[in-house]
Amino acid sequence: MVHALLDAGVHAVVGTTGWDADALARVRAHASTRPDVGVLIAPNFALSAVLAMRFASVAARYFASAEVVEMHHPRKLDAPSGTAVHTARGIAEARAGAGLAPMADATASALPGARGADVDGVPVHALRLEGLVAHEQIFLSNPGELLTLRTDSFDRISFMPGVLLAVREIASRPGVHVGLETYLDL
Ligand SMILES: NC(=O)C1=CN([C@@H]2O[C@H](COP(=O)(O)OP(=O)(O)OC[C@H]3O[C@@H](n4cnc5c(N)ncnc54)[C@H](O)[C@@H]3O)[C@@H](O)[C@H]2O)C=CC1
Ligand SMILES: O=C(O)C1=N[C@H](C(=O)O)C[C@H](O)C1
Repeated sequence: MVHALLDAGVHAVVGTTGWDADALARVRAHASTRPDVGVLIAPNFALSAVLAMRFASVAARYFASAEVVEMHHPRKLDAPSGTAVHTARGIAEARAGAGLAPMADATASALPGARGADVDGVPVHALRLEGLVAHEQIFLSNPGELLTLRTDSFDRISFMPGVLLAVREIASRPGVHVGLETYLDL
């Protein structure tokens, strides 16, 4: 779909999650044929989530351990959430940039899934609970201290300001951008 929109010269604001690195690379390659067209792939349009991800990537370099827990409604098809994957990648990038060693974890035996999914070395855990909408907690710790960042979308109305920002701005932002934070002056 994004390839067809690019071919037609139509800017695309994408909120669907589940993008793997290959699919993203294919869109980037295809977009190079239409440098005048904008594509924004945003795993979360809620300001609280975008800021939580940003805060986590700023904080990550100062902490020995980091794990992400996302919590969603049980009708969600993909796990972990796109937001959690993007959060974990941001943390992993910050850790790599700071030259941090892999996180300590002495687990020697575990039931499958007990330590979550490994996203670039950051464990990500997915909960599916009736009554929830979209929620995430990011845990960052050192010996003797813990920073917890939490974002809650209690209603899907939380996504609308970000969607509106994206559709209003996209025509002036050619190229492929991942994450609404690329549109904010953070
Ligand atoms: N960027 C953001 O802020 C938000 C992103 N989403 C994402 O939007 C997508 C659709 O979610 P909903 O609106 O709850 O779906 P929905 O239950 O309203 O489904 C809409 C259609 O999309 C299909 N679909 C749902 N998840 C999909 C996936 N991962 N890959 C391919 N097809 C999928 C469904 O089968 C259905 O035909 C999901 O990827 C979800 O994570 C949802 C809410 C906010
Ligand atoms: O499926 C959802 O509901 C949501 N999906 C997105 C994701 O996978 O991160 C964004 C938000 O969490 C709601």
